[in-house]
Amino acid sequence: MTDAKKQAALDYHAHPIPGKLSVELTKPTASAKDLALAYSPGVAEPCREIAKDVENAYLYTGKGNLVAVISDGSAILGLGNLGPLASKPVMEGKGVLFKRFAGINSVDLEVDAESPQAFIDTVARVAITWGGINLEDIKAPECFEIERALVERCNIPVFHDDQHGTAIVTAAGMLNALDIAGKSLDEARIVCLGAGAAAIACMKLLVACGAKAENLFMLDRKGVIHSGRDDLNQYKAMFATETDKRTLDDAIEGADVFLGLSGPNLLSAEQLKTMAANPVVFACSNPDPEIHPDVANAARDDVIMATGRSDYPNQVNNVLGFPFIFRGALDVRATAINEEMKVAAVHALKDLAREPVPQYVLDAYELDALEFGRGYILPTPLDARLLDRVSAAVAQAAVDSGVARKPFPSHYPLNGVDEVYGG
Ligand SMILES: NC(=O)C1=CN([C@@H]2O[C@H](COP(=O)(O)OP(=O)(O)OC[C@H]3O[C@@H](n4cnc5c(N)ncnc54)[C@H](OP(=O)(O)O)[C@@H]3O)[C@@H](O)[C@H]2O)C=CC1
Ligand SMILES: CC(=O)C(=O)O
Ligand SMILES: [Mg+2]
Repeated sequence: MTDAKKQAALDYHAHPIPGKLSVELTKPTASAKDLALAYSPGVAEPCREIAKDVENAYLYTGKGNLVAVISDGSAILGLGNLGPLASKPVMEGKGVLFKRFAGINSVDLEVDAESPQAFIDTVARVAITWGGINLEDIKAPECFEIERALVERCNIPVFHDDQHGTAIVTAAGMLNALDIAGKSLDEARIVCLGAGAAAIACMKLLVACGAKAENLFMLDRKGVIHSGRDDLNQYKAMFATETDKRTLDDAIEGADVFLGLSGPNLLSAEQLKTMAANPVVFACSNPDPEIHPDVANAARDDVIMATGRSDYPNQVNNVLGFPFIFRGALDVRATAINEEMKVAAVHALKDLAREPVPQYVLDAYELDALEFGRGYILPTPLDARLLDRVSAAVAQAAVDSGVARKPFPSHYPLNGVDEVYGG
């Protein structure tokens, strides 16, 4: 970013008031009568009802439309471990996206925990107050155990966005990009740079969608993850291949796909030039991708290029997933976000990209035209149809797979966030 853009970003966060979120009132408070309902003595009535039956919390409090966005700051975007407080702008940012795109209220919690167990205990002890938990920017391998333990201890959806949100959006974009390239997932040779939270989940979901394990090469800081290595944790070991390839140079030659979930500027133009025809490059590291789109497009005119950024075409970013996935899960009061719901979200996203783009989206991106193809493999986050399509697909999958505690919502389809409470 230029210095001017960096200053603009700081000004945006600082003015006119610090931060990006505020709490609003939903009930009248103008009179003494109002206060007697909102607070003492009236507030005692819903307390008594909830004490009789915990389900009444959904009726009398904001629990059912409230998601906690929780981090320890150990893997903030691609910036690394900057600690919990430095993660707050990202967590407030996720809250902005929850509210703007899916009408979901959120609280952000930045936890200063000395161990994964301390983090788990802290979150588990307060979890009853929310409708769902979105774990964010927690590094691998700790994130896997943290999510597993919290899923087990909480009876609300617990979802590590960097794993599953990213994987859902990546899989949808990948199916479309490969289709446009005239290739198929089950034949594509895929190189994934990064072997952390996002990378492991993306590769698992790509395999579930049809990618062949023998066609995958995953790399961490030490190079290709192969069966001769004795320094692999159990999550990386799942992707160890029998190969004599050791470096990114070795793996990338002839590959159909580069998926970057690692850090900035790690794929060179020279390496991109050695990939197969019509290469698909998802350089998803934020804020700076593994290869800048200008560099990639200058190196190859046949590249199908995507990044996690909002300011270039083909944004592969979990913003296309988590608001709508939680919307669907909350609206059927799902106890979990399971594989069926994730796959339903993949297909809803993939299919929506093939439909004509509304004029308001073109206006928002200052474009005359946008249609399914190399420069448009996924809907944009500003496409209001995501709210209906993805949430409905997720809610239906929750009902069909038996994790919903309520039927498919009678107030769907949702035409906007003002309809999320029905009526
Ligand atoms: N576009 C999107 O929607 C999303 C993008 N991301 C991006 O993915 C990246 C990783 O995030 P996350 O998985 O949460 O973080 P983790 O800390 O869990 O994982 C980071 C991984 O990147 C690897 N890595 C870092 N630097 C290098 C390098 N120089 N060469 C090779 N591998 C490297 C690490 O290797 P090692 O294991 O050896 O330490 C590790 O496997 C970030 O840049 C983040 O912004 C994440 C989520 C969503
Ligand atoms: C987008 C996101 O969640 C990340 O880069 O970590
Ligand atoms: Mg993240």
